[in-house]
Amino acid sequence: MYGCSKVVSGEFDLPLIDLRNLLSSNKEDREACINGITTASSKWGFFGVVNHGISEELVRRMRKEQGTVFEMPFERKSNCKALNDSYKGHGAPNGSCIENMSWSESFHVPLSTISWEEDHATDQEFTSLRLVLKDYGAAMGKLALTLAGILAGKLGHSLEFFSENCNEMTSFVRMNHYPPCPLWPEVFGIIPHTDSDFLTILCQDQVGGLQLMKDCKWISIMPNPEAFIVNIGDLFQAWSNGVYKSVEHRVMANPTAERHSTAFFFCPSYDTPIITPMQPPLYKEFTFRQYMKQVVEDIKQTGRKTGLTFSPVNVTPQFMKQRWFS
Ligand SMILES: O=C(O)CCC(=O)C(=O)O
Ligand SMILES: [Fe+2]
Repeated sequence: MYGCSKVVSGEFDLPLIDLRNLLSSNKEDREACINGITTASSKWGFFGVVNHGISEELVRRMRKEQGTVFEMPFERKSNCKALNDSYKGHGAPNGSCIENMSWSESFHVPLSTISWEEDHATDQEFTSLRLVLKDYGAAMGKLALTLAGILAGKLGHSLEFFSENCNEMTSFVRMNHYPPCPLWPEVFGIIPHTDSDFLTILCQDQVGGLQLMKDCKWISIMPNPEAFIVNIGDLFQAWSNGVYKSVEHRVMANPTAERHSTAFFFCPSYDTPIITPMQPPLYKEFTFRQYMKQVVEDIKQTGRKTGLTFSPVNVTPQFMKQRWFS
């Protein structure tokens, strides 16, 4: 359908894009690849990529270091200065109810705050992890910029906004660990959410458990060892004026197997205004800082975020009626 092969995911096929086609000498192959990316981003908010240019060796190194850090005693990993105290333990952010609980632990690492120098001489234990995070962040940042440029290009815009405001230093790597869950099936590995960035590139292991919302149904994404999963985040939905969709997803817990995943969140610097170049704007203007502040407050108060706010000037009841019900 998208000039690409597919990955089978339950009853549905997640578009699988062969990025090698971007470099093809054949114009039709290049266009089919670009259309695959943009169509999947508006219809699914998700797609898989293969031949993405990130070496297996880098992925292996990242996995190994990630596995090692999660095996450390709680006291050690939860007070890790070398990773800027970015550890987040299991649980419910507002402790309110079991539906808001995620059976996972993670390091949500802002790449800007990780020192690459040897100034953490007392924390040698984390040196190899910091070094791989640096390489991984750089490689993922490059891939994310390519994808963002394609998505912007399809809307008639250059990649300038992204190259000026986003890079690996404004982005995050989230290392996720899902231990076997004795409370299965009552709790999630990660509760349903959308991502708060421009786009996410996810590398998952073989265990599975990731599900996304498609046509009001949850569908499973089967692990594919060669593919990364890319998904559109809230910021791209706002910037593209709703053309590309930030889709809800969740991770199911597993009663017996542990699981790891690594997510790269492509983000702008905090004071970047998120203003769509398209007219009329559907969403209220905001900076990334304001959005993140709102997300943190929402989660503290209700356990879930409210997400993007429609522009009250443009999104009148009449507009809604025309756009969604005509
Ligand atoms: O582990 C996964 O498959 C998804 C993780 C995720 O959605 C996230 O970290 O935002
Ligand atoms: Fe996510």
